[in-house]
Amino acid sequence: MTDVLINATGVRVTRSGRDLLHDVDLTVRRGEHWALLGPNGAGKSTLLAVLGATGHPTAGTVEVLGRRLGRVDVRELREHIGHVDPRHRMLSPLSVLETVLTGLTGTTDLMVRWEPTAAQVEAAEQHVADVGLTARRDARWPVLSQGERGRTLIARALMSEPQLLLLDEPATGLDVAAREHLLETVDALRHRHPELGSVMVTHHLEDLPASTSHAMLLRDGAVVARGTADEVITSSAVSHAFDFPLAILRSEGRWAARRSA
Ligand SMILES: Nc1ncnc2c1ncn2[C@@H]1O[C@H](COP(=O)(O)OP(=O)(O)OP(=O)(O)O)[C@@H](O)[C@H]1O
Repeated sequence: MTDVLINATGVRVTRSGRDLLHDVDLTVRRGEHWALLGPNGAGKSTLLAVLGATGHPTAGTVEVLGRRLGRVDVRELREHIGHVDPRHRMLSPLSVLETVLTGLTGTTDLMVRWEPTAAQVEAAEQHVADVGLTARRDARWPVLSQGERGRTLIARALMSEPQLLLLDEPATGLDVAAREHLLETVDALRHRHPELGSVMVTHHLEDLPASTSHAMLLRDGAVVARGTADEVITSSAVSHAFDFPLAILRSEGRWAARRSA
């Protein structure tokens, strides 16, 4: 199988007569971990929805995992994509382990009359361990901290053994320790699954894991820069995208931004 996970060309998304995205090209290969960066309203979530087969492009072609959007059963395609959305709505107070198991059915609740096999429970327990939540496996969603919820949703996304992982602002709302823990979790899973590719949306460069290999900057629905993280996450490109003078600092593989003098 080809190592191209996403091949998007000339993507335009028009809603209510307005272009939210235009002329967006993106190729994501196995082992690549993309950051999708840009100011509020730039179109990041709109693009992530298209890549996750939950939003439809108005024009352009989008191939995800070798399937062309508009020509495939999107429900079947979504089963192969791990989508970590912090706005995930929980209907019942499921435990961490139960929430992770819902990743197999792609539902927000456990399905009635559905019983996981022993092997599936074992896999769920392994993913719970991998995100550092074994001690919290029976804790219920309403009492989980924001960081624990984020890590639970990553473990949930891994249940379907996805080839592509989409992460929408996973560090938003976390304190600095919880953020660092979450980013370590993301780094570790990328290391453990070298065949995986991922796209992470974030507003803050400080929220990027060190394993970020590529980046795309969006502004007003258009691509400002796209390429390796080193090429793209520069003071001039990021300042242009955010329309604000920023100095980008890189230290021990991580990024930080501050107003430039
Ligand atoms: N269904 C819609 N109809 C009209 N406009 C929309 C629709 N959905 C989103 N928008 C607008 O499209 C623009 C891009 O939204 P999007 O959520 O993709 O941006 P974003 O880069 O993810 O922003 P943020 O950083 O604030 O989350 C915004 O101005 C938003 O208000």
